[in-house]
Amino acid sequence: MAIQAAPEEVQVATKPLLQVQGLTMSYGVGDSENKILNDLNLEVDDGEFVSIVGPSGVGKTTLLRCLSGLIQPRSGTVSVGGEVINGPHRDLAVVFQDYSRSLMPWMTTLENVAFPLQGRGVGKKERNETAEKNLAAVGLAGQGHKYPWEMSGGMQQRVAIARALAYNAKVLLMDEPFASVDAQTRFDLEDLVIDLQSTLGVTIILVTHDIDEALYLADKVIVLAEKPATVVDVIETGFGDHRDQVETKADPRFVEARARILHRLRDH
Ligand SMILES: Nc1ncnc2c1ncn2[C@@H]1O[C@H](COP(=O)(O)OP(=O)(O)OP(=O)(O)O)[C@@H](O)[C@H]1O
Repeated sequence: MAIQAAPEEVQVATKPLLQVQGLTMSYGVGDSENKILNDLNLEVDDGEFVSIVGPSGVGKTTLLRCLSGLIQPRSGTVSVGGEVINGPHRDLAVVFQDYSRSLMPWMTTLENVAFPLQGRGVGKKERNETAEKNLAAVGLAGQGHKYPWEMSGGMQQRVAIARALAYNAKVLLMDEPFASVDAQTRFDLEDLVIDLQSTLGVTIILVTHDIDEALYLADKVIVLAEKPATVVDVIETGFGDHRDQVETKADPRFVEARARILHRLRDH
């Protein structure tokens, strides 16, 4: 009897969802040119959580602004789903650090979350339903009638996250989103974002100067250093889906990765 050979496994290469190629960015021109980012190359897969860390002033926010299409790089490209972006894009939503300036105080929470959908031509009933659903997803079910100034800082940042989610973007870009809240609220918001990412499968890129936060949240940590900034290390965390504020941070892999990042930053 002839023995049949097992069919060879076919490896299908999947393309990254977000790709940065040769990105260079400066502020100013001529003699006053200040080069911030130098020839950055990054890849982020669909559903991945990527943290970007680096010292203050290295250019983290500048990079995130380039990724969101809010500013144009001097050279290089950012593409999402293979499409090169040259301005704000429907697949990219941003959550900023300063929730008090990003929410509109004269609108209720529900109106704040629903508002951006108006620009997409979504009808009022669907806008409100989407806003309710996303407020519930961030633990604010039934709170839509409140104004932002009636809520705590942590609750306002949840509203800002709900608004970004309501956009139904593929990639959530977060710039130091938890830097303005107290330590316990920060942990709660970190765990909320982990839950959202695993339930909704959204891809997240988070900028932070907090190394523990970067490691705790991410599948991959990108370390920026030098002037102009370049990628000096990329660390795959390998912690899996389950994270715990105490256990994960005591995991030897966490401790080792933290030391590695600190060394990288000290050596540059
Ligand atoms: N609009 C701008 N015009 C000119 N220079 C700018 C502008 N925005 C930022 N810079 C400069 O670019 C450099 C990088 O700033 P950026 O905010 O990107 O760094 P960062 O790593 O996010 O810093 P931090 O961690 O302190 O928020 C800084 O020297 C800053 O002064």
